[in-house]
Amino acid sequence: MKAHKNVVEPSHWPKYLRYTQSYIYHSSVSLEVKKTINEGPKSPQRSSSSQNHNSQKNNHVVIRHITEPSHPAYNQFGLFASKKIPAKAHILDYIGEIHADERLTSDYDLSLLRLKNGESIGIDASTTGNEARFINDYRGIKLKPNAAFIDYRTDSGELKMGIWAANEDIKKGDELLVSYGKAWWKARTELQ
Ligand SMILES: C[S@@+](CC[C@H](N)C(=O)[O-])C[C@H]1O[C@@H](n2cnc3c(N)ncnc32)[C@H](O)[C@@H]1O
Repeated sequence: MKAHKNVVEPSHWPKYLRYTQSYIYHSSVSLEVKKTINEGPKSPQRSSSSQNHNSQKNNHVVIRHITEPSHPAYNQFGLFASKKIPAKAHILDYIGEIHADERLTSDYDLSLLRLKNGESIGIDASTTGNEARFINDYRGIKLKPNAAFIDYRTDSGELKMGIWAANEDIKKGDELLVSYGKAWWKARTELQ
């Protein structure tokens, strides 16, 4: 691990990316939207005080270079369990740049919030983020995902997009895999 501007980068963090454990706000995000993200009632089922919650240390995960040629993300990175993760446990949060503008070409952009006026707020980790940006989609790797994106509010009321273990324990060494959703893949096939 390497310390950089008071933030400790995890092992295998690429030099061309900025590591952060807290949101960066893009200028397209209004003060009102910031307030909506930062202040809300904590989620009763999925709060950060839940016994299954993993803190910002992200110590359940490790980034690995994928060296198996049969893997569809060969020569890229993936996110793996560094220890056994109990079913339904909080694993880590998806952190990056919060934005209100369109990021049509980013493969690291996740929807966080849709406002009543139709405005969509995303988390883009294409240049700045945490370990979560390396989580791959299960397609072509396993029959089903072993983790899922589910939003929740922390004890202090901040809206987060958490990555949570599915209904079964995840073994140490297993790759963490979510579903990006059919629409994500459809948009990319249509672009080709
Ligand atoms: C959010 S990134 C995941 C991390 C990425 N592997 C990396 O090293 O930066 C999304 C990209 O990972 C790759 N990817 C993820 N899951 C995949 C899958 N099941 N099949 C093929 N490529 C995948 C694609 O290139 C996709 O655009």
